[in-house]
Amino acid sequence: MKIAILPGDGIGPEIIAQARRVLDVLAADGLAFEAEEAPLGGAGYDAYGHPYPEFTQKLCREADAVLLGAVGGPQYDTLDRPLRPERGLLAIRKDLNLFANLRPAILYPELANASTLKPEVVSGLDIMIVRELTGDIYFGQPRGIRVNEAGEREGFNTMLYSESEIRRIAHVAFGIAQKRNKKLCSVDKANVLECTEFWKEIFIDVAKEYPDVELSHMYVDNAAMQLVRNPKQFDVMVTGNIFGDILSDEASMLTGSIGMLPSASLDANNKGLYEPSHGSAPDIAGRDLANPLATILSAAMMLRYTFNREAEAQRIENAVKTVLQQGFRTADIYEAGCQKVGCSGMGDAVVAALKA
Ligand SMILES: NC(=O)c1ccc[n+]([C@@H]2O[C@H](COP(=O)([O-])OP(=O)(O)OC[C@H]3O[C@@H](n4cnc5c(N)ncnc54)[C@H](O)[C@@H]3O)[C@@H](O)[C@H]2O)c1
Ligand SMILES: CC(C)[C@H](C(=O)O)[C@@H](O)C(=O)O
Ligand SMILES: [Mg+2]
Repeated sequence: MKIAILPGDGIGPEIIAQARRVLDVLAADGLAFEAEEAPLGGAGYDAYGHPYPEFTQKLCREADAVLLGAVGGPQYDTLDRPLRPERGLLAIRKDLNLFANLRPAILYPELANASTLKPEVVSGLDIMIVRELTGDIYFGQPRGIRVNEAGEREGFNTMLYSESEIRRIAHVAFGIAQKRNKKLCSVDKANVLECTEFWKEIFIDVAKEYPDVELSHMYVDNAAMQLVRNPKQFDVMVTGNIFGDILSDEASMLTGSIGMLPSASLDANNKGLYEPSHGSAPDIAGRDLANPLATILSAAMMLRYTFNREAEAQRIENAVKTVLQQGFRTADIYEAGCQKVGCSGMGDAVVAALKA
């Protein structure tokens, strides 16, 4: 098992350090893996002048899985667009063909009060958001900022999905729904955008191969509303790149904090990049405040999806459950009566729970 570890920027190195400690405990108990670090994003720009340096690219292409912290920071926001950290992240997703992004929004019962929604609305929540990750308006050409015929500047992007791109993410989503409660909701804006009208058409066609899965369709504006009105109506949601970006951040608050939401980005052979769904949180970076659980849970997803190590994945997830039961909370999920810990303190607690 070869793992490329990309700490990235902001809180990235802090949260990755805790995930590494967790993997080290498993290694001491016999899990054999090789891990090597490389810079991505702003760290890549600082070290090699590029957000996805060749060194990093080579390491990640050779690895079976990639564990990533987060990228980005205000100091990089004025760089030329191709040199910005976010471009490094998009580049690695495209380079490794990681088209299927799984973002599970699960509420741990202990965090029912950490959510800004009423406990009865979110208790028992378990949604899988499947986000297409290498197409859509994120990658469609043409794109840019230009001067139009009237001499005015304008910005433009292209929302685009090919049939094969839609079919392959549809098969992933139906496959996941089959293993869960067999309910798949495809989110689109087919009432306005041809691109997603086409998406819907292809989903209806692929559904014929999965007669046991109940496929429904919802417009994205309604889906955003339904996610806070009655999120438990959803089992698996599938959508394109941009809608999935937005809806998964929204769903993260159902789980108490964006610091709780892990993710897997998979290619067709289950090679994967695993990262928390949140960003580099520059506002709290370097202060031992970040919640490392989304990253630790991403490492669990890595063991499950790429390495087929279900037992070890569950061991990590159970350790996270234990520390929440024990009352350990980082600031983002803190409530009165609990024990406030920092990023490394949360790592200590998870390591202790793993060893117990
Ligand atoms: N996958 C990624 O690497 C990724 C994802 C999103 C944003 N970004 C980048 O991150 C930078 C900041 O973006 P943003 O502020 O919009 O989003 P963000 O997710 O970094 O932060 C949003 C808010 O959530 C908080 N937060 C995020 N993660 C947390 C954690 N683990 N524990 C506690 N609190 C946490 C932050 O402090 C902030 O208040 C930007 O440069 C953006 O492009 C990167
Ligand atoms: C940083 C950015 C490029 C990225 C995205 O939009 O995909 C992030 O928001 C995410 O959700 O992983
Ligand atoms: Mg996002």
